[in-house]
Amino acid sequence: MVGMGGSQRTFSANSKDYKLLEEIGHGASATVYRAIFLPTNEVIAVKCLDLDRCNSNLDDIRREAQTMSLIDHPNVIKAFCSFVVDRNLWVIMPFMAEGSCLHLMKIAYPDGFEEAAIGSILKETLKALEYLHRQGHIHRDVKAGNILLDTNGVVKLADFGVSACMFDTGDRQRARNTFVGTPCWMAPEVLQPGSGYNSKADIWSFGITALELAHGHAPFSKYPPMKVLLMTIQNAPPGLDYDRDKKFSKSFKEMVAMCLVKDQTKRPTAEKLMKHSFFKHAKPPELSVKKLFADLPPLWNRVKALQLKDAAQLALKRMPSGDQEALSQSEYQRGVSAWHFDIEDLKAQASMVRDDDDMFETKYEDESLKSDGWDKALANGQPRLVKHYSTSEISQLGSTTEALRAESLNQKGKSLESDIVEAAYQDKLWSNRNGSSPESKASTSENDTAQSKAKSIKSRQNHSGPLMPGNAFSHSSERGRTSERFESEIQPANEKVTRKAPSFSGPLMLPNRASANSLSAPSKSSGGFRDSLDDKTKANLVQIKGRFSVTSENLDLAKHLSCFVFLCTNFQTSPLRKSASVGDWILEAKPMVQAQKEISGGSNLPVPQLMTHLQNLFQQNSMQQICCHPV
Ligand SMILES: Nc1ncnc2c1ncn2[C@@H]1O[C@H](COP(=O)(O)OP(=O)(O)OP(=O)(O)O)[C@@H](O)[C@H]1O
Repeated sequence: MVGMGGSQRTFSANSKDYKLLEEIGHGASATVYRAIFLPTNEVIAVKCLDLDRCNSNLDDIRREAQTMSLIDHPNVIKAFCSFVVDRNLWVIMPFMAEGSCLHLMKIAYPDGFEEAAIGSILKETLKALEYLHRQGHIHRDVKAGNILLDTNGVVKLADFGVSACMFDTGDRQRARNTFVGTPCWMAPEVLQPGSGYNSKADIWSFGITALELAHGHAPFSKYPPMKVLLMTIQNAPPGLDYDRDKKFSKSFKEMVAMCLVKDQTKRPTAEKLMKHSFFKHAKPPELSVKKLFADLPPLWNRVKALQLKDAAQLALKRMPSGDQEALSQSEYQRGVSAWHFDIEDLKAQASMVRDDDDMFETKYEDESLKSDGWDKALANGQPRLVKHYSTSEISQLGSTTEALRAESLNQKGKSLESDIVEAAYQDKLWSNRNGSSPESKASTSENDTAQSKAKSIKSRQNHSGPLMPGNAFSHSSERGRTSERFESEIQPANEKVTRKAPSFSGPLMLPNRASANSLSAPSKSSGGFRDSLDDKTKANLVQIKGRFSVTSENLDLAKHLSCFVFLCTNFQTSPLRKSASVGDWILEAKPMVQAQKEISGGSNLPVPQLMTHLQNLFQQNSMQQICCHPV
């Protein structure tokens, strides 16, 4: 038996001592189980990280385990111990019975929590950050999915240490030139080559998390990762809107605005932020957080319900086209009104422009079917980002953009271009919709993609042992059984269960030395995304990481980036008239020099450098395809 980090509890590093029960979570490279530590009958959580899909070697992991052992704070999840079981790292940690805030929102609060609960959750999270920063650590992945809750309302920040070590070299200094994170939550400076970042990057992510808790999703979460990166660099920082977010206090809005300042030097430290009035008035979590899950079924049943819901949605996407057509008609109306289109205006425009339905597969999809569009592209063996639009939407854009987009869509393997053109295309659509911003529309999205069942863990164990200071790798045993998984009757999900906007919240690795290796890693499933890949795409599949995948067809695409980033930016910055055709776009397109200046937007980075960096980013990570949101 071994303990860790001064904990009173002791746990063994022998997998035979653990009985894995239900799956309670699924991340980019890990599956988390509720489990029992058999010698004491204690319920714990076991995070099983797939080492084949991580970039660190065992030395790095061991070093990181050492760091983790020194962490001791009531608001930071601590690993009791960790050890290798075959090609998996098992991390033994406390079971947080209510799961993550993300889970909770997905199952019962799709539009976010009320302010009192948010205040408590954020305050506890900020305590964790204050502690970590004081210790010289940067968390680097602050988000609702990493804020865990237990039945008493206790809030803990998870994923420190293990995730960091798994995705970088374990060397903190070097790690500062790399970043693991999730696009929507990543600070602008993290995306800038050579600018360096520090703990203030966590403060930005903290601000994004505040918005996530307030709305049920992070800003920009409906967009593909590449677009999120560009938006983070170019756009004004997101925030709570004084009109749309009337229900929230001025103090909350101010606090968020303080975090989401692009200039990292102007962001407060965690310590300073804690003094903000918003946190002074925050209620104890046992009062405001505990009641959030009062009427909900047990965590594992919620997870199962979400998985079933996602599977059902996947089945819906595969229904006969006639049925889909009928559905589309009604959803069309819904989608349009939800997005505040002027439908008559669009129809009028559509009637004046050649209908290119065939060319563009312009079947309208509502929010819930958009993911179908993405999947369909993959199912056709075309690993790229594709979305279908209504006839009106297509027509509205005019022939030149259509041609550009069509070329992009029809050139097999040109996924990067498709992404960028798609980004530009979406921007154009957004811009044409009553002038409202993409971000404000993001909140109307209700989309969910399929969630896969947990992948099984290999039972072969030829390389196992504890990863703790002073412990030798010695244990080799069969993995705990999962016989009790899903045994319990699945209770109907809470009535409030609704679909939620997709969140492209998989980790994104910016250049690090190991990421190139990951391209040759064996293909692994980590989400329902794989279900939507046909054989052809699977054959090209190099790697799936969370919601992102890499296929061999993507690998030589970065060279095309510059011109499409230019196009994208040019589209984004071109003035639009309400009924603009693409002819207008072209006429109004800005000269390249001007557009290039604009490309760097809020960033002070010279355009060529930004281009190069983004190219590197894509070369390192290859194309990141949209996949499923983890349950
Ligand atoms: N100790 C725990 N107790 C209860 N649930 C947990 C625990 N640890 C993780 N989970 C659940 O499992 C999910 C996945 O955990 P993991 O740490 O791999 O996720 P993640 O950080 O979202 O993944 P990634 O950032 O790699 O996509 C969490 O979002 C949470 O819902």
